[in-house]
Amino acid sequence: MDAMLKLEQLVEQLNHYNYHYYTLDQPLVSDKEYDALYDQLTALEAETGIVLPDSPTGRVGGELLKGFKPHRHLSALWSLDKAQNQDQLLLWHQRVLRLIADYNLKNPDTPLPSPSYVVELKFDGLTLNLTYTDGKLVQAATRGNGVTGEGILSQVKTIKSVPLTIPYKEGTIEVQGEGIMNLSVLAKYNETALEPLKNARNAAAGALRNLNPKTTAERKLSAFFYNVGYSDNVTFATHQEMMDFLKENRFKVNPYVSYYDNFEQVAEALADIVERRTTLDYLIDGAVIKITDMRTREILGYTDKFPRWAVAFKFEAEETTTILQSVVWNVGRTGKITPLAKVEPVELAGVTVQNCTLNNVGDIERKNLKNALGTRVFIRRSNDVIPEILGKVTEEQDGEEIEYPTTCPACGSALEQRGAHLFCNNRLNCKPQIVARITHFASRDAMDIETFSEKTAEQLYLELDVHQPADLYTLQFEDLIKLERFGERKAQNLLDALEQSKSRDLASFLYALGIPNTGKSTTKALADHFKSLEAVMGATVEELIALPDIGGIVAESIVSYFKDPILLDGIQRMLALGVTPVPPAEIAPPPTDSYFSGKVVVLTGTLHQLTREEATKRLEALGAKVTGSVSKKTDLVIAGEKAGSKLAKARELGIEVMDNEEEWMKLL
Ligand SMILES: NC(=O)c1ccc[n+]([C@@H]2O[C@H](COP(=O)([O-])OP(=O)(O)OC[C@H]3O[C@@H](n4cnc5c(N)ncnc54)[C@H](O)[C@@H]3O)[C@@H](O)[C@H]2O)c1
Ligand SMILES: [Zn+2]
Repeated sequence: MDAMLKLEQLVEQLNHYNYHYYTLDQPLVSDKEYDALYDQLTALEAETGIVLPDSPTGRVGGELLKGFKPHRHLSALWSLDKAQNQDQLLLWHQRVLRLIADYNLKNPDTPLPSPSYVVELKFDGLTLNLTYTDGKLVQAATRGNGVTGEGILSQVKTIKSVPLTIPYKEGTIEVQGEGIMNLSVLAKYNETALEPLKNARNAAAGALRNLNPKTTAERKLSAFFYNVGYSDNVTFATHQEMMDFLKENRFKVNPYVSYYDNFEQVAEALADIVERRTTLDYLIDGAVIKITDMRTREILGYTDKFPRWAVAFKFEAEETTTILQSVVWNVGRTGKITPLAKVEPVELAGVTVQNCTLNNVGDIERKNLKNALGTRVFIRRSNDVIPEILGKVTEEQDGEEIEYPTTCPACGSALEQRGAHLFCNNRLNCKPQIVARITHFASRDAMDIETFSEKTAEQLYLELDVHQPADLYTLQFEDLIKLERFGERKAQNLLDALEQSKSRDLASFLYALGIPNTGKSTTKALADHFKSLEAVMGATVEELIALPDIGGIVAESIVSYFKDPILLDGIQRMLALGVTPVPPAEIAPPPTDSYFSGKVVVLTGTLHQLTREEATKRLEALGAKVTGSVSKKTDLVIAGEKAGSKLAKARELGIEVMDNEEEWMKLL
């Protein structure tokens, strides 16, 4: 295509996206898709040497919204130069070193120090610029187009951590930070919201740019501050001094700010942040690396868009858009019917996504997805679970309707809607339910019946009428050997494993029952507190909610589970067949003769023979305490491949390090 035409198209499209993102806080595409187009435009501009007058590459931010009083920033607010990978980061660094070298050559009497770096998180929210005069908060503004922003003082005042007065009273200063919505706050808000918010960034930005400060207040926003952009009277020699000033003046600063003299360490710090990203209660889309020395900053200066002394290292996107193609309904082990969305395959964080969760019918309604088949939706990956659909890209656009089933897709029984969920109540004859229930019963953390698989459960259900876990304990050798792929050996092994499982500990037995809303930690708490199956079965809702970590829903689930005649009958039969869950006190304490017993251990880097979770489990079984961060209390750091700052810290503190996987595995 004609390059000029392509340039015009890209500029028009990006400006359209910018308007929706910055001005309306309703993005039409994910950042990932936006960034890809933006990169195309920058490349084409470099190739042709043409930059159209309205190109977004030459400007910061977006149009101001009418209704807010404009605020002219005392010094401009900038965008950030970006690096998408280590190579681009190195290019940035080389440029910095070259600029410093050039300066030092011309000014041999006043050379710049060799650079040191600060690494901060790049919060994904709305830029805030606060103006304080003589210690009083007099204005708060958005970044706007960098020169002028929108005055949002009343909105910002609803953020409880923003100080209304500060000890520093010498004239005017402007302090910059990011207004954010914590992810836990967003989740809580969405639990009851009529219109759930799709994303914490837009939720924060939309709330701060809402003309009604009451709406802002309802969103319970927070903020982190990271810069003094302007001051009449105070100057800083380094970033550290500036951060101290912010802290002394009671601004909320993020605990993760780290300083390095050497650029290799920066790369390690970045790896560490990537690892930590999913544990944070707020969105970050990268990290920011800045030169700490203020005089160097001044001399390196700015392009028309960003400072030369800082760069944003962008992480892999966790959000993108795709087309919702169809919905299939699966039956789970409690009879719950869950919708699974099939989407047009799309790359997200290095994997091809084809399936997304939709949770339940209530969720489909609340996210306004009932008429979304065939339309474009936002999807988000969190941790390692399958991605979630957040909502339609444009609410106006309707597609085909998602039809809810009225009968069970597996057994044809009529479904019952309880709350937001659909259930199949055919507990004794609905195959996927039974297979899943029995597989769960036999699984490792439950009754731990060796060699048992989903396939076994299916075979036993179809051919030997195993409809409930209790039926497992009536199996006979003669019946088992008739099954396909079951020799004498396998049949005997299964019977032996079943026999052994009869004396599993109480917590595992309770977990094996698969009580709805009740996971491993809850069943352990139940076993520890009540100490016998009879006591757990007789517990009342009041007694249950008195335990820490057990809420109303969980308590109700437990009580109604033990009231269900079918399930109760199953338990009684198991007991009659010799199953005797062992109370916690009778179980031996972890061994104390292992190398790891009693030690505080940190795992870092990539392990090869075990996942980190497995390694943690094994270490804990040997009496070690596994923690997440290295401190003076740490006894031992086990480092896998590409271990980063934790390893560095361990070495610095002189903590024992084991980095040979073969060797420490022998001690497990
Ligand atoms: N989806 C869309 O339609 C769409 C449209 C426009 C822009 N965008 C996204 O926005 C990005 C462009 O962003 P931009 O120019 O607004 O911001 P930027 O990525 O250039 O970053 C600058 C901003 O980072 C923030 N920040 C957070 N933590 C910081 C820290 N520790 N130090 C300094 N600054 C910090 C500040 O608010 C600052 O204004 C694009 O890469 C794209 O992902 C998306
Ligand atoms: Zn069914």
